[in-house]
Amino acid sequence: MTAKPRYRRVVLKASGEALMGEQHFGIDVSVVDRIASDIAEARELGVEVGVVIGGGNIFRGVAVASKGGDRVTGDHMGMLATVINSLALRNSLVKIGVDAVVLSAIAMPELCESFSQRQATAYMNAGKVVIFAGGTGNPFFTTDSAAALRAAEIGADALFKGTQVDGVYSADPKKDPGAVRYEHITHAEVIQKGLAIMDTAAIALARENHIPIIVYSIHEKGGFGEILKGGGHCTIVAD
Ligand SMILES: Nc1ncnc2c1ncn2[C@@H]1O[C@H](COP(=O)(O)OP(=O)(O)OP(=O)(O)O)[C@@H](O)[C@H]1O
Ligand SMILES: O=c1ccn([C@@H]2O[C@H](COP(=O)(O)O)[C@@H](O)[C@H]2O)c(=O)[nH]1
Repeated sequence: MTAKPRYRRVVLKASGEALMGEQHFGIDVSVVDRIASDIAEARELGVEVGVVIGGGNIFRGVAVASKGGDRVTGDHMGMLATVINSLALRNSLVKIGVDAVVLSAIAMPELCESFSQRQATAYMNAGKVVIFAGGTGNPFFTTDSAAALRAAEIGADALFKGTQVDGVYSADPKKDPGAVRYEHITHAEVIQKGLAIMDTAAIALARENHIPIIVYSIHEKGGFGEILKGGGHCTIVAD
């Protein structure tokens, strides 16, 4: 018999950058397929899953702003990038028989439905994987904030951040080889210590809504399921 999963309903924030695989830009379908298989495993455990995907493999608004362009236009481009990634994930999920729907914060009815809290909750109750595209729909935010916002809106028990590293460290482990990984840390400590694993707005929103954040490596096949089963390799951010 399979053990009861640790959480009933979660939001997974999947790294956009990870979707590039070995490429320098864009989408490696084999990576998206692998992430889809991890989500399928979570569904088999009975966990309701919402997903937010970043857009860093395609575009970030700051790239425009850093060259003197209009930040808001850049952010619009970044949000569109998240829609492309969301459609790719839906495709990979449907291919393996997982019922999935994309709800976008920016209306584009020819491509997908628009987000509403009520519709998202109804789909999740019905067992569909709901992919939240278009970030928050507002410039000057990130998909981390979108993930924390959607987690609060749909009453998620936890926010999973599947990223390029396997947890929260005392400093960026890609820059500081001496950085030490935390097993547990509070939301307040992450903010106070200025640990840049997620943007502060996202951590603060999760904290206010008592949502734990689980940071793990999206590259670890089966890692999502292992954590849901009560094991796995991650940092738990909780008060
Ligand atoms: N204290 C820290 N602990 C862990 N990682 C950190 C820390 N500070 C900075 N980082 C860096 O933050 C990165 C995650 O940032 P970010 O959310 O921008 O990436 P991502 O998950 O790939 O998202 P995106 O969807 O935007 O591509 C990690 O890959 C890591 O290098
Ligand atoms: O609510 C949001 C979410 C995202 N953006 C823009 O999209 C890109 C890609 O998202 P990442 O979180 O960086 O992966 C982001 O850089 C912003 O430009 C946004 O404007 N609003």
